[in-house]
Amino acid sequence: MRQHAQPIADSLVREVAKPAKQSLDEVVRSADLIDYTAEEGARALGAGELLTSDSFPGQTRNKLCLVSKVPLGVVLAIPPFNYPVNLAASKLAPALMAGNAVVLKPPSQGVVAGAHMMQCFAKAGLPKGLVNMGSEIGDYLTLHPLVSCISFTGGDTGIAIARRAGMVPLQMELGGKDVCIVCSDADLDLAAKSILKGGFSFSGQRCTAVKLVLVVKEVADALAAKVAAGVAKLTVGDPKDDVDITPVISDSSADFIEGLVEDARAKGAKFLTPYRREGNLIWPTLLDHVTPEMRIAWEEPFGPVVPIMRVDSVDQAVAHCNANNLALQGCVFTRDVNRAIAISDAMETGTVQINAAPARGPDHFPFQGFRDSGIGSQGIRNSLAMMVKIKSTVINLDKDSYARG
Ligand SMILES: NC(=O)C1=CN([C@@H]2O[C@H](COP(=O)(O)OP(=O)(O)OC[C@H]3O[C@@H](n4cnc5c(N)ncnc54)[C@H](OP(=O)(O)O)[C@@H]3O)[C@@H](O)[C@H]2O)C=CC1
Ligand SMILES: O=C(O)[C@H](O)COP(=O)(O)O
Repeated sequence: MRQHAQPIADSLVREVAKPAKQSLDEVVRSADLIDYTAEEGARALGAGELLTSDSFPGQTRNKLCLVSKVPLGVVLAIPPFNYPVNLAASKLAPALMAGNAVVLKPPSQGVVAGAHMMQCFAKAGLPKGLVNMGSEIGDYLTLHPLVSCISFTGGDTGIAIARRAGMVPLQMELGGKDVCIVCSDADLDLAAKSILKGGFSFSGQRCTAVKLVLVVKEVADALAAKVAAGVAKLTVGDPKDDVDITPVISDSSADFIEGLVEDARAKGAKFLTPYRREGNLIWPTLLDHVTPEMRIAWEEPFGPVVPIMRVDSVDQAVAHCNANNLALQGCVFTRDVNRAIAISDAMETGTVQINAAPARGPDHFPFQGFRDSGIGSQGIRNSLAMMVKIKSTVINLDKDSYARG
């Protein structure tokens, strides 16, 4: 993949309008992820367990239990459009390392990049038929009797798939409404910089994008001014030119984003930057004085729009965060580590970042969503662990054994 990084990255630029440098980064990150998974898998999957029976009350010493890990069978990998390569690799690598075969259902937008990646697997000498790419969606793949695990990243479709899936292990990474809580003692320059990067990179089309800023009133004016100054400097246009803001994935996505923006306008939000759209290119939009009555206080735009809601207290911010069914990540900015941990404990989200924007990486960190944001946990080690089943082989001896586990 490293040798063929440029054509794969070029496909990402053309298919999903990812800026050129980020596209190349996605490919390199994926190659690194595969390397790491191979190393981690060699160790994590290379050791089992031996249990002896007399550790349990009332048992004698005549049973030894060999606990091993066996492949599940066929892993169905379904990545979304925003990381067609990386979120395919993060499913494929652990599945293969754990001894499974894989069916990859690439996103329709991102399929060419996915096909290029598959070419790399073929060129690397993977046995034919071990990794397959298919485009049939709906019930055919997700309910296929030979599929023994579904690893899915995407939107609400994942909830429907999970409800119907039956007896197969699921790894679901779904939407997010990642909040950014800014306390009165926060480093406002750091918070503003993180909101800018977290909210607008890849035009906000990341499940980990900052999707709502909850700032206490004392510092709200200062923070809003700093973020607005940064937004004014963002460049907008063609992904080939490596600008900050590029067209969102589709016209229908742009229509949805516009619906959220117009709802906020009608309900009194203050626009710190003018709203502008040409086709599916939306200029970065910063909204202030957002209220809980507005849809954008709850729904994820998946576009370059960051809403700011001013709160009376951090408790109010945490309550808003926890009232949303989307619970992927969140972040908190404060200089007080005790306060940061208390807020993190109170936030019911899969990950809380302290003094940085939400992010999935580094890719070996566990990554999971609570409630409607997911089932199971990703991250290299967790993915390896979920893509095997545990098998016990119990040796019943005719004499007691003094072996220890
Ligand atoms: N938590 C996370 O890690 C992430 C979450 N997301 C969330 O995903 C959404 C946007 O991504 P998007 O790609 O549009 O999400 P979708 O849920 O629309 O699609 C995700 C994948 O599922 C496929 N798919 C669609 N319908 C079915 C079906 N019935 N059976 C099987 N597969 C199906 C899609 O294929 P096709 O393209 O052909 O429709 C695509 O490959 C946002 O809500 C975002 O928050 C996105 C990225 C990461
Ligand atoms: O699919 C997504 O949007 C992610 O899993 C986010 O990954 P990132 O934090 O590395 O952008």
